[in-house]
Amino acid sequence: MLPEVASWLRRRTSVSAQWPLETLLAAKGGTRISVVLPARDEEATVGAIVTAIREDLVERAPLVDEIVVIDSRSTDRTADVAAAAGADVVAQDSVLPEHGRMSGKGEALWKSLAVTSGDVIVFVDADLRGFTSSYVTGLLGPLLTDPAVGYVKGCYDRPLLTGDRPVEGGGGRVTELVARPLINLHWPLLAGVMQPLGGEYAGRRALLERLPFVTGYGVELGLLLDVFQQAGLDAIAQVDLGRRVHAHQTTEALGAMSGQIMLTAWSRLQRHGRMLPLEAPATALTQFRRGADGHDVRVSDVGVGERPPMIEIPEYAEGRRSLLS
Ligand SMILES: O=c1ccn([C@@H]2O[C@H](COP(=O)(O)OP(=O)(O)O[C@H]3O[C@H](CO)[C@@H](O)[C@H](O)[C@H]3O)[C@@H](O)[C@H]2O)c(=O)[nH]1
Ligand SMILES: O=C(O)[C@H](O)COP(=O)(O)O
Repeated sequence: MLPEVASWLRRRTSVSAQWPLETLLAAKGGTRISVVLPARDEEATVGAIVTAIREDLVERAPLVDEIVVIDSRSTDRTADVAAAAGADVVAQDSVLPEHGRMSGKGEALWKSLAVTSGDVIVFVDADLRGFTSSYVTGLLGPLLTDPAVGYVKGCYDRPLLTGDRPVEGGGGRVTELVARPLINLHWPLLAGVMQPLGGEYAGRRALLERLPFVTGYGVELGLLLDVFQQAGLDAIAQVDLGRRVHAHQTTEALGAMSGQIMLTAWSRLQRHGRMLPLEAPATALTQFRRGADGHDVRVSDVGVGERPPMIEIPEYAEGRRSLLS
C-alpha cells in the first residue's frame, strides 16, 4: 500500500460510534442538514428508513432539518409510503423540467440539489434493510467537526443474501470485481476508500454543486473521482457504519451497472488527463440468456449521460444568490 494511503486511512477513517449525537448537536450550530433518499420502487423499505431518521434525528434531537425522498419514476407505492413516514416527496421529473429528463440514480441525486436547502447533504439508499440512524450520524461526524473535510463515504461489511443464510463478505460484487481493481489501477491514492460505490455518503453543498453528476449508476464513482481531482484526498473521509444489507440485483443487471462504472472511469481518465485520447468505447453491452432454441441475445445501452455542475444552472444559481444576499 502506498504510504499516502496508509496515512490517509489512519487520519481519515473513523467508526460511527465515535460520533455521538450530543457531539454532533454541539457542532451543528447553524449548519442546515438535508437527508436525501433516491427511490425507485422501494415501498418495502423506504418507510422504515424515513421513520428511523425522523424519530431519532428530527423529533428526539434537532439534528436533521429535512428528509427528502426523490421518487425516481416508481410504479409502486413508494411516494405514499415515504410521505406517510414523514418525508417530503418530490417526483424526479417535476424538478427543473425545462432541463429535460435523464434517467437513473444519478439524475435523482442531481435533481435533489435543486429541491433541498441543506448546507450538508446526506445521501442514503432507500433499499436498505436493518437501517439505523447511526448511518446518518456517522456520516455527519467528520463534516460537522472538521472544516477540511468536504465529502464522507460510508463503509461497511456487505453480506450476500442468497438461500437461507447470508454469505458474509460476498456482497458488493461490482465493487470487488470492477470498481476496486479499476481504482487501484488508475487512482492508487484512492485505494483506501473501502466502499467507493456505496450509496451512503455525505457532502457539503458548496462542493457538490460544483461537480458534474453522471446519470445512472456511474454517479458514485464519478463524484468520488471528481472530488479527488478538485479537492484532493484529504477532503475525503470514511466512516465505518457496521453492516449493510440491501436488495440484490441480478447478475445480468450488475453487468450493465459494471458497464456504466467502466464508462464513467474512462470518461474521468480522459478528462483528468490520465489517458491519451482514444476512440470512445462502445456503449452497447451484449448479454446472453438460455432460450428455447439456444441462446437469446440481449443488447443494452450502458452509456452514461452527464449533468453539469448544479451551480451552472441559472434557476438554481439565482436561488442561491438570493439566499446569500
Ligand atoms: O433509476 C433509479 C435506480 C435506482 N434508484 C435508487 O438508488 C438506490 C440504489 O439503487 P440500487 O438499484 O439499489 O443499487 P445497488 O444495486 O444497491 O447498487 C450499488 O452500487 C451502485 C453503483 O455505484 C450505487 O449507485 C448504489 O447506491 C449502490 O447501492 C435505491 O434507493 C434505488 O431505489 C433511483 O432512485 N433511480
Ligand atoms: O455495490 C455493488 O458492488 C453492487 O451494488 C452489487 O452489490 P451486491 O453484490 O451486494 O448485490
